[in-house]
Amino acid sequence: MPAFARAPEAPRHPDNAIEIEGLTKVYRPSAGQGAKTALEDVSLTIPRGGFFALLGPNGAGKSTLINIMAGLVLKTTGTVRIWGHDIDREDRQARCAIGIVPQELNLDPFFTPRELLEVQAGMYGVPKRERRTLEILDAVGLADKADAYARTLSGGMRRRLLVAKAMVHTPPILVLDEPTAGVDIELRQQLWSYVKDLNARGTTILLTTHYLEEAETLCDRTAIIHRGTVAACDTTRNLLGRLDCKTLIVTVDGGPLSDPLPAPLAALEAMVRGPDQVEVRYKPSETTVGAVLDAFRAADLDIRDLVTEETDLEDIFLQLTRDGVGATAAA
Ligand SMILES: Nc1ncnc2c1ncn2[C@@H]1O[C@H](COP(=O)(O)OP(=O)(O)OP(=O)(O)O)[C@@H](O)[C@H]1O
Repeated sequence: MPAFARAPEAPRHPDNAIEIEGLTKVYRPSAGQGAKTALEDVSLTIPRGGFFALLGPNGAGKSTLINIMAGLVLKTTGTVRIWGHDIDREDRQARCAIGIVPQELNLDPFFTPRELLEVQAGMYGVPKRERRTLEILDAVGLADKADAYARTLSGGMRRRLLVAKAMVHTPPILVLDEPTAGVDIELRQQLWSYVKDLNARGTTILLTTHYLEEAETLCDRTAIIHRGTVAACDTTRNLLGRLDCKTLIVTVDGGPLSDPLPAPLAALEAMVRGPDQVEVRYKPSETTVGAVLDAFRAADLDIRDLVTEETDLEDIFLQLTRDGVGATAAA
């Protein structure tokens, strides 16, 4: 098994991989711009071994949060503990516990993947005999490119090289900041299979992505950041269950349907969707599917087919990040 896919050897096993309490970041005024509050009283807990999604519209504060964890941006107030290490008091240990795959493909074009990983391992003080450069490159499918200049690698290869670089010191936490932006579907799936494998072997994953589907299928917990605050933080399943709205598309026999619809359906605010199709939106907290179907019977309509449209993370995201909504944190 390659070192890359091995469960990380952490000195301790805290319950939570990351603990953030009351984190605020105010950027100082500069170049005619006033002070900017990028994060305001953010509290988040990321359990050890989890696969955690951090979602938010552009400018929500995700990069600021990640850069504070990486030691690249200084926080204004609050505490951040990474693998139990406070970033103020144990910054070296905190930094060693985390590997960050940045958004930008910022690789030195004149280095080869082998050289890049060796330099990175040196920076983290990994002794030469403990380095597993080729094993890691193999795990990300780049062993045959070990000695090619980084500038000759495709975008997807560079992205995988960044993942490899973040893993040279075998951190127990891997943070991926928009890792699949601009990566084609095949490589994206390849990347996810590595990352899922890492997670299955114990690495905690924190992912920011614009692809809500990725968060929905990969992540067990999701936090939504909006204007520097936590708008929601819950298991992805609970978040999906939170939107109190379901849609039924019902096809009936013997159309075309009358418009307006018969009274029992009009009472449900059902809408005609086609010559023989009706759409009914209802709140599961107030109405049951049975009551909806009863309305069709009461209207003397025979149901031929019935489809439910499920709520997805995008619906939740849009609801929480719409202006004026979402400030009610459930973190
Ligand atoms: N160095 C800086 N100086 C001043 N303001 C900044 C600085 N960096 C970020 N900001 C501001 O802080 C806010 C949060 O930015 P941040 O980059 O953290 O958001 P983001 O959620 O990562 O967005 P994106 O998805 O576009 O990367 C934005 O309003 C941004 O303009």
